[in-house]
Amino acid sequence: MTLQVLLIDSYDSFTFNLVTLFRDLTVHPEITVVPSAHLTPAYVSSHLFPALLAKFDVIVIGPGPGTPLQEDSDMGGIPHVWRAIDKYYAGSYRWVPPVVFGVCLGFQWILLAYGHPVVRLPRPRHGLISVLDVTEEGKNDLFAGLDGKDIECVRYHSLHVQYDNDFAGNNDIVPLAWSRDENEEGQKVLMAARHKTRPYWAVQYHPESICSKYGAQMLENVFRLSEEHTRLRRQWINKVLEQDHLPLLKASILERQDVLETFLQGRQHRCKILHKWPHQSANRLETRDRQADIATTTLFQYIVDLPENVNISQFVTELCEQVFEFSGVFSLLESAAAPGSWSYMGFNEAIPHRFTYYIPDPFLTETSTLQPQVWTVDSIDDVWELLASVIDVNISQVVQVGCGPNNTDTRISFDQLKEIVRRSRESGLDELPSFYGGLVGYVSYEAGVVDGLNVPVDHESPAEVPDIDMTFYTRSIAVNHNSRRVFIHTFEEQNFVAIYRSWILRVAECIEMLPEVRRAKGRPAKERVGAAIAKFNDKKIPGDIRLPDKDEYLAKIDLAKEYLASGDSYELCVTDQTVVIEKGSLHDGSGDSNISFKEMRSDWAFYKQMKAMNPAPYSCFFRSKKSALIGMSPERFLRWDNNLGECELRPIKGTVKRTSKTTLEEATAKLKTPKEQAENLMIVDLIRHDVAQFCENVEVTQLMGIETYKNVYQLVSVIKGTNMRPGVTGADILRGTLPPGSMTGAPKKRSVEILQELEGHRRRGIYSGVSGYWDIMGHGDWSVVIRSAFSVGGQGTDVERIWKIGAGGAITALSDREEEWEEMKTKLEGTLRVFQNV
Ligand SMILES: C=C(O[C@@H]1C=C(C(=O)O)C=C[C@H]1O)C(=O)O
Ligand SMILES: NC(=O)CC[C@H](N)C(=O)O
Repeated sequence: MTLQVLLIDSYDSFTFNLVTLFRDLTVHPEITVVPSAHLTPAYVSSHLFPALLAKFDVIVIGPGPGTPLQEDSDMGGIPHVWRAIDKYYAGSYRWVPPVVFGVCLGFQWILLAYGHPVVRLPRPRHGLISVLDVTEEGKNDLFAGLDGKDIECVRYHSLHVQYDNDFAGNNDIVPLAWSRDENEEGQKVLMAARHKTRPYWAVQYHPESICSKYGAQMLENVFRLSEEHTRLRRQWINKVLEQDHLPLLKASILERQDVLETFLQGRQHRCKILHKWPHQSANRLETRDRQADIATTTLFQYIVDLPENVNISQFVTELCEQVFEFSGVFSLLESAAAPGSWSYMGFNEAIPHRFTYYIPDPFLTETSTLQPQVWTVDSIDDVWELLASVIDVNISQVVQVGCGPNNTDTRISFDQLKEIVRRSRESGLDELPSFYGGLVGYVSYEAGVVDGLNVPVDHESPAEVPDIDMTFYTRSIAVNHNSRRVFIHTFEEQNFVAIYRSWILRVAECIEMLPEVRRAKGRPAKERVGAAIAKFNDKKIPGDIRLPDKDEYLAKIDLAKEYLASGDSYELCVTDQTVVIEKGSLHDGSGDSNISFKEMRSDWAFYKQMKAMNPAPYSCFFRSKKSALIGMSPERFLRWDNNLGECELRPIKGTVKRTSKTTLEEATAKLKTPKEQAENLMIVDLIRHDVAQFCENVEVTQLMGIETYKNVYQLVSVIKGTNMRPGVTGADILRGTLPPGSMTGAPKKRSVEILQELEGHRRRGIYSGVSGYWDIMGHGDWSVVIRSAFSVGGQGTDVERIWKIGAGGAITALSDREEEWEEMKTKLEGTLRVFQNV
């Protein structure tokens, strides 16, 4: 019979790594995760509880923020469960309770329960590695078979158990391992222990961390050592069920089994615990009726090969400017630096088809005509459902323009194209686009806080920009920087085929005319085209800059450190925002509700300057009537491919300023320090946990690689999720993993709550959110909105337009306040310089 494990989750950001570690053991247990708050006293004292204890062979008390000394606020239902289990040992009948295994907070809880004091470490150890000194008892117990090995373990704790061998009480605890290195007070710290007679084990470190060694072997030992106990226990339960000598207990095990199932419903799968996902919305939204255009939609594709020596960056710029002339406002997602290799542009005719949503409004606005359409939504679930229905375009055929003999068109089905793309990507080739049209936009930080984490936002001021803002593009251009191949796409109803076909041919013609293409082909530029492009070389108007207040920032760091010392957080990404007030008339007087040429041009000039000064792989340019986002992010948040069932995340943590004097060796030396590595490791473990909720397999394909950008060196890790669970899509992963862990710290939920307090309950808005695309073929790619400026307002004439530039950095126990201030300024400067250099 499969072994059953119940993992009590204290809202840690590493829980699902622990689940994966258990899942992959040779015993292959079935794991159920229950948030600690669900185990209420009423539940534990009910008849249901014996059924729970009968069902599970092992109870894992997981890690988490806070302290076991604050039972009420930090331990949820753990104390009630613990006492109920313990009661059976003291009881008159011989109940055989489950095995208990504690991790970190769980370890501290168990040892505290036996009278060992839990106190603060002189200095917290977060994301730091220690080698274990295994005791003689430990060698035959939890660490059997590991003798002579360096058992490296990752630690995430601020508190520790002050174990005293000469403990005055009745010492039932046997130390199994200590940290080999001593803490600042010259003590070794207790890292693993067991109960003298009962099947209770616990570890202070995190065996599930990517940098911990032999975690699986240690857990195999737990199952091996408790095998006999579990056998007897099961025998005993069967006896209770067969005979009638404990009628009450028998009744509660049997009769309450159904109630237990209801209680656990949705949380117990074979290692597929989606306790927050997928969201089941009871009141489904009236489905957005796209049937009209579904049956008759054609996707056109046209391919242009650029000459060898074309400068792609210049090409992308000129192409945007030229196509804007006849296609209007566009969005651009550009790979302006390595490792990015694609740029995507989305175009629409005069009126963009745009979806905007403000939390917690009961409606979503769709602007596709001058008269906006308003959709009623019960919750944010409905917003995502609606967006998914927009993306679900049923394309009847794909026309590859001019791809046949003598430039004739060829036709394939959409499924055929999808299969070609899938195969190409499966074989690791990056030759075909990932964006064929679809939604492009952003999701704010607060949307992630409310939706992904279920933490309410309590800001006093209303949102300045929508929390979700996405435009649906039916016309797009994809540029492959490596092969210099350009893919032009458009899809629309059959009725308009002639128009749309002509759009792609017009773009193709326009490409041939671009000065950069003509230069690369050794031909002189066309004067008319050059003049049109010159119009864009507008200079920015200088603005008033209001930098964050240094003392305030330092005070935030100090307070953050206090939360790190108390065990409430392991890492906190503290941020602030710089405000730039841009003066001057932006409106060209055309008076309509669309974005004027002048507004567009002004911000585009700004984008170009920013790209020249600080090019980044995930650059973006979005302009809507009310807001603009101009970003130079080096950080991919999430890329997905539904057809392959895969996703990839590239969190960055660890920053070193780059000047003309710094060498890569110097930067590497700084980034290889325990401080920077710990920062990155914590986020890698957090992201692994996030992804493990949606994908069967999670792999770290790059651990702390160093990447060089114009102004900074960064420590970057890559986490890949494969085998998305049945029913999961990339958009589900996006929703479920926001806000980006690199912008919160760990554990995410508690850290976000702390950050709200530290940052004065001010909104981060688009900053710390994500921007990117969600395409019609099942791909998506989103970057973290950092090193970016976003504007709010901007309507009317002679207005003051406000730009906001967020910047911050991860604070850990090892952070130095002055250095952190400098790091924040370094990140800010790359973006701010554009406003200063005008
Ligand atoms: C907070 C920012 O950046 C984040 C913090 C980093 C760090 O602490 O090293 C690195 C990349 C980002 O995840 C920012 O750029 O504003
Ligand atoms: N990772 C954990 O479970 C941490 C436990 C506790 N909050 C501490 O900091 O010591």
